[in-house]
Amino acid sequence: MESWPPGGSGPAEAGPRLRGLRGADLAASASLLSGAGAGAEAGCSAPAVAAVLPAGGSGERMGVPTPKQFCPILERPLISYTLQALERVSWIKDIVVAVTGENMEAMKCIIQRYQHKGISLVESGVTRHRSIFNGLKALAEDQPNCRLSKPEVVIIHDAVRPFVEEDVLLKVVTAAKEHGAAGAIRPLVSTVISPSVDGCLDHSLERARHRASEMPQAFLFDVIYEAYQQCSDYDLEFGTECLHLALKYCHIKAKLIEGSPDLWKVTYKRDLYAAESIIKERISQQICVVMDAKEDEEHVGHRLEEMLKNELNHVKVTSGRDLQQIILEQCYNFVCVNVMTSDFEETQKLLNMLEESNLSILYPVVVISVQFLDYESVPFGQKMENLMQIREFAKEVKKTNILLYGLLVYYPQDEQKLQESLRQGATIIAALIKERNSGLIGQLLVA
Ligand SMILES: Nc1ccn([C@@H]2O[C@H](COP(=O)(O)OP(=O)(O)OP(=O)(O)O)[C@@H](O)[C@H]2O)c(=O)n1
Ligand SMILES: O=C(CO)[C@H](O)[C@H](O)COP(=O)(O)O
Repeated sequence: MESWPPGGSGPAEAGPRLRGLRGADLAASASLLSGAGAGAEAGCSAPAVAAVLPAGGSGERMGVPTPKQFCPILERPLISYTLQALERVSWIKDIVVAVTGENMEAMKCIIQRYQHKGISLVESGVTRHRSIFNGLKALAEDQPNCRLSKPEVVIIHDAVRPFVEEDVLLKVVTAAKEHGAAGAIRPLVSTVISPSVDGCLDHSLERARHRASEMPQAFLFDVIYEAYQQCSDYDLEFGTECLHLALKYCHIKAKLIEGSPDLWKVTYKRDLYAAESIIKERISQQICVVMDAKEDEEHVGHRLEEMLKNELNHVKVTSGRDLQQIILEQCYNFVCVNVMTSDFEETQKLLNMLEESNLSILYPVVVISVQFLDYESVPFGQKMENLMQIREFAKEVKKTNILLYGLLVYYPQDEQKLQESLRQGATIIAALIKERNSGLIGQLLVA
Protein backbone atom coordinates (compact mmCIF):
# COMPACT_ATOMS: atom_id res chain seq x y z
CA MET A 1 0.00 0.00 0.00
CA GLU A 2 1.27 3.47 -0.88
CA SER A 3 2.27 5.34 2.26
CA TRP A 4 2.12 9.02 2.96
CA PRO A 5 3.94 11.29 2.70
CA PRO A 6 5.52 9.85 -0.45
CA GLY A 7 9.11 9.00 0.38
CA GLY A 8 8.39 10.16 3.95
CA SER A 9 10.57 9.57 6.95
CA GLY A 10 9.08 6.32 8.16
CA PRO A 11 6.40 5.69 10.76
CA ALA A 12 4.87 8.57 12.63
CA GLU A 13 5.65 9.30 16.26
CA ALA A 14 3.69 7.46 18.95
CA GLY A 15 0.07 7.86 17.98
CA PRO A 16 -2.80 9.41 19.82
CA ARG A 17 -4.15 7.51 22.78
CA LEU A 18 -7.58 7.13 21.27
CA ARG A 19 -6.33 6.33 17.85
CA GLY A 20 -7.03 2.68 17.08
CA LEU A 21 -7.73 3.85 13.56
CA ARG A 22 -5.46 3.37 10.55
CA GLY A 23 -2.07 4.37 11.89
CA ALA A 24 0.13 6.33 9.55
CA ASP A 25 -1.52 5.34 6.29
CA LEU A 26 -2.90 8.70 5.46
CA ALA A 27 -5.22 10.17 2.97
CA ALA A 28 -3.01 13.06 2.19
CA SER A 29 -3.93 14.78 -1.00
CA ALA A 30 -7.05 16.59 -2.09
CA SER A 31 -7.78 13.99 -4.75
CA LEU A 32 -7.40 11.27 -2.21
CA LEU A 33 -9.69 13.06 0.22
CA SER A 34 -12.32 13.34 -2.47
CA GLY A 35 -12.02 9.65 -3.14
CA ALA A 36 -10.42 10.02 -6.56
CA GLY A 37 -6.86 9.91 -7.88
CA ALA A 38 -3.82 7.76 -7.57
CA GLY A 39 -3.86 7.37 -3.81
CA ALA A 40 -7.40 6.04 -3.85
CA GLU A 41 -6.43 3.47 -6.47
CA ALA A 42 -3.54 2.42 -4.25
CA GLY A 43 -6.06 1.62 -1.53
CA CYS A 44 -5.43 4.38 1.05
CA SER A 45 -8.58 5.40 2.86
CA ALA A 46 -9.93 8.92 2.57
CA PRO A 47 -11.07 10.12 5.99
CA ALA A 48 -14.62 11.40 6.26
CA VAL A 49 -14.20 15.05 7.13
CA ALA A 50 -16.70 17.49 8.66
CA ALA A 51 -16.28 21.02 9.98
CA VAL A 52 -17.64 22.83 13.02
CA LEU A 53 -17.87 26.61 12.90
CA PRO A 54 -18.49 28.43 16.17
CA ALA A 55 -20.56 31.52 15.27
CA GLY A 56 -22.37 32.28 18.51
CA GLY A 57 -20.29 35.19 19.81
CA SER A 58 -21.43 38.76 20.32
CA GLY A 59 -18.29 40.46 19.01
CA GLU A 60 -17.82 42.76 21.99
CA ARG A 61 -14.39 43.91 20.88
CA MET A 62 -15.77 45.08 17.55
CA GLY A 63 -17.96 47.56 19.41
CA VAL A 64 -20.95 47.46 17.06
CA PRO A 65 -24.43 46.13 17.86
CA THR A 66 -24.36 43.45 15.12
CA PRO A 67 -22.28 40.37 16.04
CA LYS A 68 -19.22 40.56 13.78
CA GLN A 69 -19.97 37.32 11.93
CA PHE A 70 -23.09 39.04 10.56
CA CYS A 71 -21.43 42.36 9.71
CA PRO A 72 -21.67 43.10 5.98
CA ILE A 73 -18.65 43.21 3.73
CA LEU A 74 -19.63 44.42 0.24
CA GLU A 75 -23.20 43.97 1.51
CA ARG A 76 -22.76 40.25 2.31
CA PRO A 77 -22.40 38.96 5.89
CA LEU A 78 -18.89 37.98 6.91
CA ILE A 79 -19.93 34.43 7.83
CA SER A 80 -21.08 33.80 4.25
CA TYR A 81 -17.49 34.29 3.03
CA THR A 82 -16.25 31.74 5.56
CA LEU A 83 -18.95 29.26 4.53
CA GLN A 84 -18.05 29.81 0.88
CA ALA A 85 -14.39 29.09 1.65
CA LEU A 86 -15.28 25.78 3.33
CA GLU A 87 -18.05 24.56 1.06
CA ARG A 88 -15.89 24.85 -2.07
CA VAL A 89 -13.65 22.16 -0.58
CA SER A 90 -15.24 19.07 -2.07
CA TRP A 91 -13.95 16.63 0.57
CA ILE A 92 -15.62 18.42 3.51
CA LYS A 93 -18.89 16.55 3.77
CA ASP A 94 -20.79 18.40 6.49
CA ILE A 95 -20.49 21.87 7.96
CA VAL A 96 -22.08 22.46 11.36
CA VAL A 97 -22.56 26.10 12.38
CA ALA A 98 -23.30 27.05 15.99
CA VAL A 99 -25.41 30.22 16.30
CA THR A 100 -27.50 31.73 19.06
CA GLY A 101 -31.24 30.96 19.11
CA GLU A 102 -31.79 34.66 18.52
CA ASN A 103 -29.81 34.59 15.25
CA MET A 104 -31.04 31.22 14.00
CA GLU A 105 -33.57 32.70 11.55
CA ALA A 106 -31.08 35.27 10.26
CA MET A 107 -28.60 32.46 9.66
CA LYS A 108 -31.18 30.43 7.75
CA CYS A 109 -31.85 33.46 5.53
CA ILE A 110 -28.13 33.86 4.83
CA ILE A 111 -27.86 30.19 3.84
CA GLN A 112 -30.82 30.53 1.50
CA ARG A 113 -29.88 33.87 -0.02
CA TYR A 114 -26.28 32.92 -0.78
CA GLN A 115 -27.17 29.35 -1.72
CA HIS A 116 -24.87 27.65 0.78
CA LYS A 117 -24.99 23.88 0.70
CA GLY A 118 -24.43 21.11 3.24
CA ILE A 119 -24.86 23.34 6.30
CA SER A 120 -26.48 22.21 9.56
CA LEU A 121 -27.30 24.62 12.35
CA VAL A 122 -27.09 24.02 16.08
CA GLU A 123 -27.64 26.34 19.00
CA SER A 124 -24.45 27.90 20.32
CA GLY A 125 -23.39 28.03 23.98
CA VAL A 126 -22.45 30.94 26.21
CA THR A 127 -18.74 30.48 25.52
CA ARG A 128 -16.83 29.53 22.39
CA HIS A 129 -15.89 26.14 23.84
CA ARG A 130 -19.53 25.40 24.66
CA SER A 131 -20.54 26.37 21.12
CA ILE A 132 -17.91 24.04 19.65
CA PHE A 133 -19.05 21.23 21.97
CA ASN A 134 -22.63 21.68 20.74
CA GLY A 135 -21.38 21.49 17.17
CA LEU A 136 -19.48 18.28 17.89
CA LYS A 137 -22.54 16.73 19.54
CA ALA A 138 -24.43 17.19 16.25
CA LEU A 139 -21.84 14.92 14.62
CA ALA A 140 -21.55 12.34 17.39
CA GLU A 141 -23.47 9.11 17.04
CA ASP A 142 -24.26 8.86 20.75
CA GLN A 143 -26.65 11.80 20.59
CA PRO A 144 -30.43 11.42 20.22
CA ASN A 145 -31.86 12.62 16.89
CA CYS A 146 -28.42 12.68 15.32
CA ARG A 147 -28.93 13.18 11.58
CA LEU A 148 -25.32 13.52 10.51
CA SER A 149 -22.75 10.76 10.38
CA LYS A 150 -19.73 10.84 12.60
CA PRO A 151 -16.62 11.96 10.67
CA GLU A 152 -13.19 10.50 11.19
CA VAL A 153 -11.63 13.96 11.23
CA VAL A 154 -13.30 17.20 12.26
CA ILE A 155 -12.09 20.67 11.38
CA ILE A 156 -12.80 23.46 13.84
CA HIS A 157 -12.73 26.90 12.29
CA ASP A 158 -13.90 30.29 13.56
CA ALA A 159 -16.76 31.77 11.54
CA VAL A 160 -14.85 35.06 11.56
CA ARG A 161 -11.77 33.88 9.65
CA PRO A 162 -13.02 34.15 6.08
CA PHE A 163 -9.78 33.63 4.15
CA VAL A 164 -9.06 29.98 4.82
CA GLU A 165 -7.64 28.16 1.80
CA GLU A 166 -7.93 24.52 0.81
CA ASP A 167 -4.19 23.88 1.13
CA VAL A 168 -4.05 24.74 4.84
CA LEU A 169 -7.25 22.76 5.48
CA LEU A 170 -5.68 19.79 3.75
CA LYS A 171 -2.50 20.17 5.79
CA VAL A 172 -4.28 20.27 9.15
CA VAL A 173 -6.57 17.38 8.26
CA THR A 174 -3.68 15.24 7.04
CA ALA A 175 -1.65 16.05 10.14
CA ALA A 176 -4.65 15.41 12.40
CA LYS A 177 -5.11 12.00 10.89
CA GLU A 178 -1.49 11.21 11.70
CA HIS A 179 -1.07 12.97 15.04
CA GLY A 180 -4.62 13.15 16.39
CA ALA A 181 -4.68 16.95 16.37
CA ALA A 182 -3.23 19.79 14.33
CA GLY A 183 -3.56 23.54 14.13
CA ALA A 184 -2.39 26.51 12.13
CA ILE A 185 0.13 28.85 13.72
CA ARG A 186 1.70 32.21 12.88
CA PRO A 187 4.78 34.03 14.13
CA LEU A 188 4.02 36.47 16.94
CA VAL A 189 3.73 40.09 15.87
CA SER A 190 4.33 41.51 19.36
CA THR A 191 6.26 40.10 22.27
CA VAL A 192 4.09 38.48 24.96
CA ILE A 193 4.76 39.74 28.46
CA SER A 194 3.37 38.78 31.81
CA PRO A 195 2.43 41.61 34.19
CA SER A 196 2.47 41.19 37.95
CA VAL A 197 -0.51 42.16 40.15
CA ASP A 198 0.88 45.67 40.67
CA GLY A 199 0.80 46.27 36.92
CA CYS A 200 4.56 46.01 36.48
CA LEU A 201 6.46 43.67 34.24
CA ASP A 202 6.90 40.27 35.78
CA HIS A 203 8.56 38.51 32.89
CA SER A 204 8.55 38.42 29.13
CA LEU A 205 8.56 35.51 26.72
CA GLU A 206 11.22 35.05 24.09
CA ARG A 207 9.23 35.92 21.00
CA ALA A 208 11.10 33.67 18.59
CA ARG A 209 10.28 30.61 20.72
CA HIS A 210 6.50 31.18 20.77
CA ARG A 211 3.77 31.23 18.16
CA ALA A 212 0.23 32.59 17.81
CA SER A 213 -2.34 29.82 17.59
CA GLU A 214 -4.76 30.44 14.74
CA MET A 215 -7.45 28.46 13.01
CA PRO A 216 -8.21 26.10 11.27
CA GLN A 217 -7.54 23.22 13.59
CA ALA A 218 -8.39 19.58 12.93
CA PHE A 219 -8.78 16.56 15.18
CA LEU A 220 -9.60 12.92 15.04
CA PHE A 221 -13.23 13.20 15.99
CA ASP A 222 -12.97 10.69 18.82
CA VAL A 223 -10.08 12.64 20.34
CA ILE A 224 -11.69 16.04 20.49
CA TYR A 225 -15.12 14.72 21.41
CA GLU A 226 -13.68 12.82 24.33
CA ALA A 227 -11.68 15.89 25.40
CA TYR A 228 -14.84 18.01 25.46
CA GLN A 229 -16.77 15.35 27.33
CA GLN A 230 -14.10 15.16 29.99
CA CYS A 231 -13.18 18.79 30.32
CA SER A 232 -14.01 20.84 33.38
CA ASP A 233 -16.53 23.64 33.65
CA TYR A 234 -13.59 25.95 34.18
CA ASP A 235 -12.15 24.93 30.79
CA LEU A 236 -15.50 25.33 29.09
CA GLU A 237 -15.95 28.74 30.67
CA PHE A 238 -12.48 30.28 30.32
CA GLY A 239 -10.50 28.15 27.86
CA THR A 240 -9.54 29.59 24.50
CA GLU A 241 -7.55 26.76 22.94
CA CYS A 242 -8.98 23.50 21.55
CA LEU A 243 -5.50 22.05 20.97
CA HIS A 244 -4.90 22.42 24.68
CA LEU A 245 -8.00 20.36 25.51
CA ALA A 246 -6.71 17.53 23.31
CA LEU A 247 -3.39 17.67 25.12
CA LYS A 248 -4.81 17.96 28.62
CA TYR A 249 -7.52 15.32 28.36
CA CYS A 250 -6.25 12.94 25.66
CA HIS A 251 -2.48 13.47 25.82
CA ILE A 252 -2.38 14.36 22.16
CA LYS A 253 0.44 16.64 21.09
CA ALA A 254 -0.96 18.60 18.19
CA LYS A 255 1.09 19.02 15.07
CA LEU A 256 1.60 22.73 14.35
CA ILE A 257 1.28 23.92 10.77
CA GLU A 258 2.59 27.25 9.50
CA GLY A 259 -0.41 29.24 8.20
CA SER A 260 -0.68 32.30 5.94
CA PRO A 261 -1.15 35.86 7.26
CA ASP A 262 -4.71 35.93 5.89
CA LEU A 263 -5.84 33.45 8.54
CA TRP A 264 -6.20 36.19 11.14
CA LYS A 265 -9.40 36.51 13.11
CA VAL A 266 -11.68 39.48 12.40
CA THR A 267 -11.87 41.02 15.88
CA TYR A 268 -11.83 44.83 15.73
CA LYS A 269 -13.66 47.21 13.42
CA ARG A 270 -10.53 47.89 11.42
CA ASP A 271 -10.40 44.17 10.58
CA LEU A 272 -13.63 44.58 8.61
CA TYR A 273 -11.95 47.23 6.47
CA ALA A 274 -8.94 44.99 5.98
CA ALA A 275 -11.16 42.06 4.99
CA GLU A 276 -13.06 44.26 2.53
CA SER A 277 -9.81 45.39 0.90
CA ILE A 278 -8.62 41.81 0.51
CA ILE A 279 -11.92 40.76 -1.08
CA LYS A 280 -11.94 43.75 -3.43
CA GLU A 281 -8.41 43.02 -4.51
CA ARG A 282 -9.19 39.36 -5.15
CA ILE A 283 -12.17 40.08 -7.38
CA SER A 284 -10.42 42.83 -9.33
CA GLN A 285 -7.75 40.68 -10.92
CA GLN A 286 -9.51 40.19 -14.25
CA ILE A 287 -11.28 42.57 -16.62
CA CYS A 288 -13.26 41.40 -19.61
CA VAL A 289 -13.57 43.85 -22.51
CA VAL A 290 -16.69 43.44 -24.66
CA MET A 291 -16.82 45.37 -27.94
CA ASP A 292 -19.61 46.18 -30.38
CA ALA A 293 -17.19 46.33 -33.32
CA LYS A 294 -15.39 43.66 -35.25
CA GLU A 295 -11.79 43.01 -34.46
CA ASP A 296 -9.65 45.70 -36.00
CA GLU A 297 -6.23 46.68 -34.77
CA GLU A 298 -6.86 50.31 -35.66
CA HIS A 299 -10.14 51.26 -34.06
CA VAL A 300 -10.34 53.29 -30.90
CA GLY A 301 -12.00 50.51 -28.85
CA HIS A 302 -9.08 48.26 -29.49
CA ARG A 303 -6.70 51.05 -28.54
CA LEU A 304 -8.54 51.46 -25.22
CA GLU A 305 -8.16 47.72 -24.58
CA GLU A 306 -4.42 47.99 -25.30
CA MET A 307 -4.17 50.97 -22.99
CA LEU A 308 -5.87 48.97 -20.21
CA LYS A 309 -3.35 46.17 -20.72
CA ASN A 310 -0.43 48.60 -20.54
CA GLU A 311 -1.64 50.70 -17.64
CA LEU A 312 -2.98 47.87 -15.46
CA ASN A 313 -0.15 45.43 -15.79
CA HIS A 314 -1.10 43.49 -12.64
CA VAL A 315 -4.60 42.79 -14.01
CA LYS A 316 -5.55 40.19 -16.61
CA VAL A 317 -7.40 41.92 -19.45
CA THR A 318 -9.32 39.48 -21.62
CA SER A 319 -11.50 40.10 -24.61
CA GLY A 320 -15.13 39.03 -24.24
CA ARG A 321 -15.36 36.80 -27.29
CA ASP A 322 -16.49 33.81 -25.23
CA LEU A 323 -18.56 35.58 -22.60
CA GLN A 324 -20.23 32.46 -21.20
CA GLN A 325 -16.85 30.94 -20.48
CA ILE A 326 -15.54 34.13 -18.89
CA ILE A 327 -18.59 34.33 -16.64
CA LEU A 328 -18.09 30.69 -15.69
CA GLU A 329 -14.48 31.48 -14.78
CA GLN A 330 -15.88 34.09 -12.37
CA CYS A 331 -14.67 37.32 -13.83
CA TYR A 332 -16.38 40.14 -11.91
CA ASN A 333 -15.45 43.14 -14.08
CA PHE A 334 -16.70 44.04 -17.53
CA VAL A 335 -15.94 46.98 -19.79
CA CYS A 336 -18.45 47.31 -22.59
CA VAL A 337 -16.91 49.45 -25.33
CA ASN A 338 -19.39 51.00 -27.78
CA VAL A 339 -17.58 52.06 -30.90
CA MET A 340 -20.33 51.83 -33.48
CA THR A 341 -23.35 53.14 -31.59
CA SER A 342 -24.17 55.59 -28.84
CA ASP A 343 -26.81 53.51 -27.15
CA PHE A 344 -26.85 50.75 -24.54
CA GLU A 345 -27.89 47.82 -26.70
CA GLU A 346 -24.62 45.98 -26.26
CA THR A 347 -24.47 46.85 -22.56
CA GLN A 348 -28.01 45.58 -22.08
CA LYS A 349 -27.17 42.27 -23.74
CA LEU A 350 -24.27 41.91 -21.36
CA LEU A 351 -26.39 42.87 -18.35
CA ASN A 352 -29.03 40.30 -19.30
CA MET A 353 -26.42 37.62 -19.57
CA LEU A 354 -24.93 38.54 -16.20
CA GLU A 355 -28.33 38.54 -14.54
CA GLU A 356 -29.14 35.10 -15.93
CA SER A 357 -25.80 33.72 -14.77
CA ASN A 358 -26.35 34.61 -11.08
CA LEU A 359 -22.68 35.64 -11.00
CA SER A 360 -23.51 38.61 -8.77
CA ILE A 361 -25.05 36.57 -5.95
CA LEU A 362 -21.75 36.42 -4.09
CA TYR A 363 -19.86 39.54 -5.24
CA PRO A 364 -20.87 42.87 -6.78
CA VAL A 365 -20.15 42.76 -10.50
CA VAL A 366 -18.86 45.98 -12.11
CA VAL A 367 -19.97 46.92 -15.63
CA ILE A 368 -18.56 50.06 -17.24
CA SER A 369 -20.24 51.17 -20.43
CA VAL A 370 -17.81 53.22 -22.52
CA GLN A 371 -18.91 55.67 -25.20
CA PHE A 372 -16.72 57.93 -27.31
CA LEU A 373 -17.35 61.66 -27.43
CA ASP A 374 -16.90 62.20 -31.13
CA TYR A 375 -18.65 65.51 -31.84
CA GLU A 376 -18.74 64.96 -35.56
CA SER A 377 -20.93 61.88 -35.83
CA VAL A 378 -24.13 62.44 -33.77
CA PRO A 379 -25.29 65.84 -32.42
CA PHE A 380 -24.00 66.10 -28.86
CA GLY A 381 -27.34 66.99 -27.22
CA GLN A 382 -29.08 64.00 -28.75
CA LYS A 383 -26.25 61.71 -27.73
CA MET A 384 -26.40 62.94 -24.14
CA GLU A 385 -30.12 62.38 -23.98
CA ASN A 386 -29.58 58.75 -24.98
CA LEU A 387 -26.77 58.34 -22.53
CA MET A 388 -28.66 59.69 -19.55
CA GLN A 389 -30.76 56.51 -19.63
CA ILE A 390 -27.87 54.90 -17.80
CA ARG A 391 -29.28 56.20 -14.52
CA GLU A 392 -32.39 54.08 -14.85
CA PHE A 393 -30.49 51.00 -16.01
CA ALA A 394 -28.06 51.34 -13.14
CA LYS A 395 -30.86 51.62 -10.56
CA GLU A 396 -32.52 48.51 -12.00
CA VAL A 397 -29.45 46.27 -12.11
CA LYS A 398 -28.26 47.41 -8.68
CA LYS A 399 -31.11 45.25 -7.34
CA THR A 400 -29.20 42.22 -8.58
CA ASN A 401 -25.86 43.46 -7.23
CA ILE A 402 -24.52 44.74 -10.56
CA LEU A 403 -22.80 48.13 -10.40
CA LEU A 404 -23.21 49.95 -13.71
CA TYR A 405 -21.16 53.06 -14.53
CA GLY A 406 -20.83 55.15 -17.69
CA LEU A 407 -17.58 56.48 -19.13
CA LEU A 408 -17.34 59.08 -21.90
CA VAL A 409 -13.98 59.14 -23.61
CA TYR A 410 -13.16 62.36 -25.45
CA TYR A 411 -12.19 61.49 -29.01
CA PRO A 412 -10.33 64.41 -30.61
CA GLN A 413 -8.53 64.41 -33.96
CA ASP A 414 -5.27 65.28 -32.29
CA GLU A 415 -3.37 62.03 -31.71
CA GLN A 416 -1.64 63.17 -28.54
CA LYS A 417 -4.88 64.35 -26.97
CA LEU A 418 -6.59 61.11 -27.88
CA GLN A 419 -3.79 59.16 -26.28
CA GLU A 420 -4.27 61.20 -23.10
CA SER A 421 -8.06 60.55 -23.14
CA LEU A 422 -7.48 56.82 -23.43
CA ARG A 423 -4.99 56.85 -20.58
CA GLN A 424 -7.43 58.79 -18.38
CA GLY A 425 -10.16 56.33 -19.36
CA ALA A 426 -8.02 53.39 -18.29
CA THR A 427 -7.30 55.08 -14.94
CA ILE A 428 -11.00 55.73 -14.29
CA ILE A 429 -11.88 52.12 -15.21
CA ALA A 430 -9.23 50.84 -12.80
CA ALA A 431 -10.52 53.08 -10.00
CA LEU A 432 -14.17 52.08 -10.49
CA ILE A 433 -13.26 48.39 -10.42
CA LYS A 434 -11.00 48.73 -7.41
CA GLU A 435 -13.42 50.78 -5.33
CA ARG A 436 -16.81 49.24 -6.30
CA ASN A 437 -18.46 52.37 -5.00
CA SER A 438 -22.22 51.98 -5.21
CA GLY A 439 -22.65 55.77 -4.72
CA LEU A 440 -21.27 56.36 -8.23
CA ILE A 441 -23.54 54.00 -10.13
CA GLY A 442 -25.40 55.53 -13.06
CA GLN A 443 -22.83 58.35 -13.38
CA LEU A 444 -21.28 59.36 -16.70
CA LEU A 445 -17.64 60.03 -15.96
CA VAL A 446 -15.58 61.88 -18.55
CA ALA A 447 -12.04 61.03 -19.61
N1 LIG B 1 -20.27 31.98 22.95
C1 LIG B 1 -19.54 32.02 21.86
C2 LIG B 1 -18.48 32.93 21.70
C3 LIG B 1 -17.77 32.96 20.52
N2 LIG B 1 -18.11 32.13 19.52
C4 LIG B 1 -17.45 32.19 18.21
O1 LIG B 1 -16.07 31.91 18.33
C5 LIG B 1 -15.35 32.57 17.30
C6 LIG B 1 -14.11 33.26 17.82
O2 LIG B 1 -14.42 34.01 18.99
P1 LIG B 1 -14.22 35.54 19.21
O3 LIG B 1 -13.38 36.15 18.16
O4 LIG B 1 -13.80 35.75 20.60
O5 LIG B 1 -15.72 36.08 18.99
P2 LIG B 1 -16.63 36.91 19.95
O6 LIG B 1 -16.79 36.20 21.24
O7 LIG B 1 -17.88 37.18 19.19
O8 LIG B 1 -15.83 38.28 20.11
P3 LIG B 1 -15.53 39.10 21.44
O9 LIG B 1 -14.62 38.25 22.25
O10 LIG B 1 -14.90 40.37 20.97
O11 LIG B 1 -16.86 39.32 22.12
C7 LIG B 1 -16.33 33.53 16.63
O12 LIG B 1 -16.71 33.01 15.39
C8 LIG B 1 -17.49 33.57 17.59
O13 LIG B 1 -18.74 33.81 16.98
C9 LIG B 1 -19.16 31.21 19.69
O14 LIG B 1 -19.45 30.44 18.79
N3 LIG B 1 -19.85 31.19 20.86
O1 LIG C 1 -7.10 31.61 18.04
C1 LIG C 1 -7.66 30.72 18.60
C2 LIG C 1 -6.93 29.50 18.98
O2 LIG C 1 -7.63 28.46 19.43
C3 LIG C 1 -9.07 30.90 18.91
O3 LIG C 1 -9.75 31.38 17.78
C4 LIG C 1 -9.11 31.90 19.97
O4 LIG C 1 -8.38 31.45 21.04
C5 LIG C 1 -10.52 32.19 20.35
O5 LIG C 1 -10.50 32.78 21.57
P1 LIG C 1 -11.37 34.04 21.93
O6 LIG C 1 -12.78 33.55 21.77
O7 LIG C 1 -11.02 34.39 23.31
O8 LIG C 1 -10.98 35.10 20.96
